[in-house]
Amino acid sequence: MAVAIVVAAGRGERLGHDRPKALVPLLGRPLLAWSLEALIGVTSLRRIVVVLPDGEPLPDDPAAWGLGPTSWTAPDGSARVVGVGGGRERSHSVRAGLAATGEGPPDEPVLVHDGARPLVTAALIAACLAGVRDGADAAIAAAAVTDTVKQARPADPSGALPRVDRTLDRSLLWAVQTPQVFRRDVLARALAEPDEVLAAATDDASLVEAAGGDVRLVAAPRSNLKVTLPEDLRLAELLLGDRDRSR
Ligand SMILES: Nc1ccn([C@@H]2O[C@H](COP(=O)(O)OP(=O)(O)OP(=O)(O)O)[C@@H](O)[C@H]2O)c(=O)n1
Ligand SMILES: C[C@](O)(CO)[C@H](O)COP(=O)(O)O
Repeated sequence: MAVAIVVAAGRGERLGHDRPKALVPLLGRPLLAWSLEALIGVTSLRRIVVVLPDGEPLPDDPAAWGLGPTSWTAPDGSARVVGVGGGRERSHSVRAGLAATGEGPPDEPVLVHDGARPLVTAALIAACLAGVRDGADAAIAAAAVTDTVKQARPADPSGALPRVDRTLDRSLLWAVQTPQVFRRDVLARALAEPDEVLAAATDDASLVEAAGGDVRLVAAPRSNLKVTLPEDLRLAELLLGDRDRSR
């Protein structure tokens, strides 16, 4: 068995909507509901913690988010999906989510997913869960880079265009996504770092890498995009629409 943490407590400033990003409508239900539905369908996830903006509770009725009536409940009638308030930065929200998963064995897989990634599939979730094996401390979704990537000098305060320093070897580069799955003891140790260390981490795997952890990459499609900017919301609508039409 395993547990999942869906981080959805961000403000969504780059999206610029009138409400927290997780609750922005996408094809008739909150953005968050799409990935939450995919996770709920993975029966090996015994508990799913949804990390929400303060003051945004998990609705009593899943139908409020366009989800089935038993979505919050385990087969034995216990609460399987629970809500918790987030923190100042993403990693702080992950820490709050981990605390809300309760106790578990040190080698229990803990899956962390961005609620801002609505196109995650059951297959990718399963592949990331399966990736924490053979001594790996973590397994994270990532897409091969298809553009040429260059490293530039810091932007010049004069407003001059940034100057290229070097072209990076694209064959060694990956665009990292979520899910990111960790051994429970490894993630707990990583999240025990000081607040400012967590605040500087843009993903959880980087905290594990900094501690010398063995982090493996799971090939993921570019369609597992993160809704960050307004055009990403339109892309997600188109991709979800295509997926529904192909079923
Ligand atoms: N304090 C935070 C910040 C982010 N997140 C979550 O982490 C994921 C990735 O973060 P991002 O896309 O940056 O979301 P926001 O922080 O909301 O976006 P912005 O930076 O544009 O405000 C999102 O699902 C977001 O809700 C979170 O749970 N708690
Ligand atoms: C965790 C993540 O989605 C991996 O690509 C990404 O780092 C989140 O970045 P954000 O700025 O918090 O959206």
